[in-house]
Amino acid sequence: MAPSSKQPMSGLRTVKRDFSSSSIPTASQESASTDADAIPWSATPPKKKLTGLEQRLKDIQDALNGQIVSSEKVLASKPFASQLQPPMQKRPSSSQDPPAKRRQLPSSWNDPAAYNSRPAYPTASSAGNFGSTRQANRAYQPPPLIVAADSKNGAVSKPAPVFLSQEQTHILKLVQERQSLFYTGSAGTGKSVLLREIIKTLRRKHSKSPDAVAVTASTGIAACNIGGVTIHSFAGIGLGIESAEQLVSKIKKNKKASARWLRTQVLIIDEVSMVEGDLFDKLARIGSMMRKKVEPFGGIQVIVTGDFFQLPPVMKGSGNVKFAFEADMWSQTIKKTFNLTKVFRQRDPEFVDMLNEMRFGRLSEKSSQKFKDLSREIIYEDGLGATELFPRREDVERSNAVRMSVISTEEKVYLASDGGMITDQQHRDKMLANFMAPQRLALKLGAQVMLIKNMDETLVNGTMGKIVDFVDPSAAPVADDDHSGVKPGSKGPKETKKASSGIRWPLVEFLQPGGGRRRVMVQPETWKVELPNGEVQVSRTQMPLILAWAMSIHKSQGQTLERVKVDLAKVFEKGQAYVALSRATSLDGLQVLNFDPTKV
Ligand SMILES: Nc1ncnc2c1ncn2[C@@H]1O[C@H](COP(=O)(O)OP(=O)(O)OP(=O)(O)O)[C@@H](O)[C@H]1O
Repeated sequence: MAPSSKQPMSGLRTVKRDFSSSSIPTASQESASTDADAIPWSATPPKKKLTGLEQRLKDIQDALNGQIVSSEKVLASKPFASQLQPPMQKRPSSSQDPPAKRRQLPSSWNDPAAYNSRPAYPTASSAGNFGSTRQANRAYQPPPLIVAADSKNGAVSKPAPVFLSQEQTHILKLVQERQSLFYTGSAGTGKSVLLREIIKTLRRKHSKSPDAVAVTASTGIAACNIGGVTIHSFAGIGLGIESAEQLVSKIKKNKKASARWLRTQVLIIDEVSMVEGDLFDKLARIGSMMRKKVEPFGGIQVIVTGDFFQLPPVMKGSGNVKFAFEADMWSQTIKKTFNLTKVFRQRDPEFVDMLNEMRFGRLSEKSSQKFKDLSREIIYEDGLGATELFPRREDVERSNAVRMSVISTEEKVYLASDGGMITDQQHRDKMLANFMAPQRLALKLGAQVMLIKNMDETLVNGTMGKIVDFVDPSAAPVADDDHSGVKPGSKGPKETKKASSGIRWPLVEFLQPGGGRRRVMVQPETWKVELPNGEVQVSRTQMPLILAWAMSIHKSQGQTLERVKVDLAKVFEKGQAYVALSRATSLDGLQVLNFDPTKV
C-alpha cells in the first residue's frame, strides 16, 4: 500500500477550470462560453522517448499532487510507460447511449380503436421465439416502447437532450475539424457518451457517404456497445499476425475490405488500451499502402479513445506488453491527447476521490476504512434489491437462478430472433455472445430486471425494475415515433397487423430517479453489428431486459447502477474491484463485503 497523500487523490480534478462542481451547462451556456472563455487546450507536445518506471511514477505523482494545469497535460508527457501494468480492468465502452430522441404518443393513444393498429409482433411465448431468424429480421421492425394503459405516469416523458460538458464539447469540435486525437478519462467521465455524440455527428456530416465513418473497437463486446465492428474485422486482416505487406496483399484480394480502406475518411477506435502497439503500427502502414499516401493510416482521420489504466492488450506468448501509445506511429497519428476530468457518474466528491485512489493504486487509510465501513446491509424498502456483481458468469447464473426458483409462478420465456449475413455458426455465436441481450430470457412475476436500452429520459440502460404482470400487447396503445433507441435498420413501414393471441409481454414497474415508479410494457428491440457500408453482420431481436439480482463485472462495465453489492473476496483479477465499485453512483447505494486494500 502506498502511503496516503494529503492532497485530494483524484488529482485529475485539479484543472484550471473547475468542471466538477456545477451541473451540466445548458446549451446556451455552452455555446456562449466556447470561444470567449476558451480553455487553453494546446496540442500534445511532440513525443519524447520517455519510458521507465520513474517517469511513470513521477507523472502519476504530479497528477496526484494536483500539478495538472490542463486536463490534457497528464497525458501529454506519455505517462503510460510499459513498465507498469494498468491497474484495472477496462469496462467496454458504455452502453449508456445518449438519451433517445423525443418520443410522443399518438393522439389516438387512448383510443380503443388504436389497439388494432399496433405493430405485428413475432411469436414470443413459452415455446416460441420471435420468428424465423433472417426472414424475421428483415420483415420485423421492433415497435416502440408502449406505455401500458395502467401506467401510473401516463405518457412517456420527454427525453433529455445531451448537453456535453465543456471538455466534451471541445473534443467534439476538434473532431469536426478533422483532427486526429486520443481522449481518455477515468470511469464515469463520459467517454462513451462523448463517443456516441462523435459517431452521431460524424454520421450526420458524412450522411451522403455512409461508409466514410468506420466505427471500431478492440473487442467484440466493446464494438457491439457502439454499434461498430472489431478493428480486425474492419481492416480485413484476420488475426493480423502477418507483416503489413502480407496483410495488404491479403486485403487486396478482398474487395469489401479494400473498399473500406479506400472509402473510410474517419476511423474510430474504442478501447484502445487493448490494441497492441505492433498492430497499431501495422494498421497505420496498411492505410498508407492501401491509399498510396505516406501519412499514417493513409491520411484517414483517426479518433481513438480508451483508458490505458484499464485492460491491457491480450498477449500471445510471453514478452512485455506493448501498448498502442508505444507504437512508432502513435505520435505521428495522434496529434492531440485529452483527459476528461469531470466525473458524471458519482456526484459525491469523497466517493470520486476514493475511486481515483483505487485507479492509481494508492488507497489512503481513510478511504480503505471507508470502503470497509460499506459492508453494512442495506435495506431497500421498495422491494428492489441491489445488483450483486460477480467476477464469474457461473456465479451470476446461479445467483439469478436461485432467486428465480423461489418464485412459484409460471415462467415466461422469450427466445431471441437472430439475423445477419454471417453464416459461419461459430463466428455468429461469438459475435452474438457480445450482445447484452440473451438468446433465452426467462422471466417470472416479481423478477428483478434491468433495462438494457435507452428509451427516454428516465428509462435508460441500467434502470432497474420488477416484473409486475405479463400483458396482452393488444390491450395497450402504441407510441408513434421514430424510435431512436433502435439502431438503423428499422426502415420498413410501420406494420398494423394484430398481434397473435396468447402473446404476453412483460409489464415492468421501473424505479425512477427520485424514488418514483413507472409501469411500462416492454417490447423487443434489435441489436446489430454493422459494417460501415451498412451490411448487417449479426443482429438480435429480444426484450431489452436482463435478470438483475446478479450481473457479471464484465457485463457491468460501462453501466451506471444505483444499487450495487460486491463481495471482493471473489474478485481475482487486477482491476475487477475498481470496475465493480465504480459502477455505483453513490456510497449510499454501495455495499462492499470483504474489502481488502491489496485487491485494488
Ligand atoms: N455531458 C454529460 N451530461 C450528463 N451526464 C453525462 C454526461 N456525460 C456522461 N454522463 C453520464 O455519466 C455516466 C457515465 O458516462 P459514460 O458511461 O459515458 O462514462 P465512461 O467514461 O465511458 O465510463 P466507464 O469508463 O466507467 O464506462 C452516465 O450515466 C452518463 O449518462
